[in-house]
Amino acid sequence: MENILILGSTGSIGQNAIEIIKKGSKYNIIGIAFNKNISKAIEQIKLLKPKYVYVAKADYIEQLKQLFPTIKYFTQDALVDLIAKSDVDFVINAFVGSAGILPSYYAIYYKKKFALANKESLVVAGKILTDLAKKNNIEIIPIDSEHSAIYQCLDGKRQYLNKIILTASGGPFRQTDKEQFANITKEMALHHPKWNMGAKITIDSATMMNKGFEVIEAGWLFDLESHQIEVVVHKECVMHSAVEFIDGSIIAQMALPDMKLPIAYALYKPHRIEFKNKLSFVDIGSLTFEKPDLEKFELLALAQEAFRKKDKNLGLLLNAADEVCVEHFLENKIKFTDIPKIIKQIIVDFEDNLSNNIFELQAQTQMIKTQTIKLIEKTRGF
Ligand SMILES: NC(=O)C1=CN([C@@H]2O[C@H](COP(=O)(O)OP(=O)(O)OC[C@H]3O[C@@H](n4cnc5c(N)ncnc54)[C@H](OP(=O)(O)O)[C@@H]3O)[C@@H](O)[C@H]2O)C=CC1
Ligand SMILES: CC(=O)[C@@H](O)[C@H](O)COP(=O)(O)O
Ligand SMILES: [Mn+2]
Repeated sequence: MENILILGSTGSIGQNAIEIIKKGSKYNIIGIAFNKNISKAIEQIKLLKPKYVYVAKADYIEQLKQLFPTIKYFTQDALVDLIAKSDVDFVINAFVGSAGILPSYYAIYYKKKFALANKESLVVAGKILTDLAKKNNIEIIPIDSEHSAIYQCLDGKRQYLNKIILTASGGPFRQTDKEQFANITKEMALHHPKWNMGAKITIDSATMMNKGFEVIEAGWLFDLESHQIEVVVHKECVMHSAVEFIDGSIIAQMALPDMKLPIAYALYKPHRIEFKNKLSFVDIGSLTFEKPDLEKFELLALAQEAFRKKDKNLGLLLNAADEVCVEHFLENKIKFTDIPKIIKQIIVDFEDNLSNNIFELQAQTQMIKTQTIKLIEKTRGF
């Protein structure tokens, strides 16, 4: 049995991962990590009896100690000690946002088997993480559905790759006129047409920032140039992405939209786990593909541009500003249309002088988040 640590156990990916792991006998869940969802965490501790628990909000530790005194607890700066533990074999990083960046670094640094859902890690620190992974001979196993699809399609054939075809649902506003975007509420944006996910990634899908992040994520994971990444809107969400080889052959990975499949593949590859519900071509009838509207979804265009200039590491700015904007949008403090305006302004203001040291990148992320909050307060939205 391998001992696995689940970062983000209380979230959408974390809960799916636990469900899959509990059905098999390959992994023992040695540790869980979460932010503040104490009731879900208590439920998980009772079920899983982990040896280690990390809580970002330290105030909850006393409450947990009363209930489960034999567990070893960790908070904030001690997350590194938990990841480094010699009895942690495998780490799943399903934290959301910039909280996931350093944990990815530590998992690779301490040579753990490593499956990554937290795309923000690669958006902000793609070069550092992929360089370190190469140096330490660690594979970053993708959980994100598109990247898992590409990983499954490549399977030993990377040298023949011409380009990847990264599919996008188009989000809930694929057919909405841009003039209507100012009226979009958080309830509308939280309604993804095909995927049931955490709030932050759901809003990112609505602005198509998610697809922009995925361009950068794919670029680093599969060592691609920007011209090798084509984004195609595929509203049915059954082709999770495809690869085109130099001879023109295209291989796609297809399945019903359910994150359990890419999570299971990351945990059990090359074996496959049986899932009851299967995709039927006849039931679907037809598949559609269209170009993304880059004028309407300017954050996708901005992220593509950021990856074209990848040496400047604009991903850090995109990610930090987006994280703050999404939080403010979810609190009804800014409008949907303010999100791209604010992010674009942050890029103009802070384009230069980004570091390539992981701890400095983390500090710069905090700085940009603070500056984004100040910009929002100054303008009260635009
Ligand atoms: N959901 C999906 O289907 C997909 C998700 N992803 C990526 O996976 C990652 C997780 O997404 P998802 O599961 O949807 O997100 P959720 O919001 O559902 O879950 C996030 C998890 O991270 C924890 N967390 C949040 N902030 C912190 C913090 N500061 N420190 C420590 N833990 C924290 C949360 O704890 P708590 O519950 O206590 O707040 C929760 O366990 C994201 O990067 C997302 O982009 C990628 C593809 C698909
Ligand atoms: C399930 C998953 O991987 C998400 O990233 C999903 O792809 C979001 O969908 P869109 O960003 O394509 O709307
Ligand atoms: Mn995805």
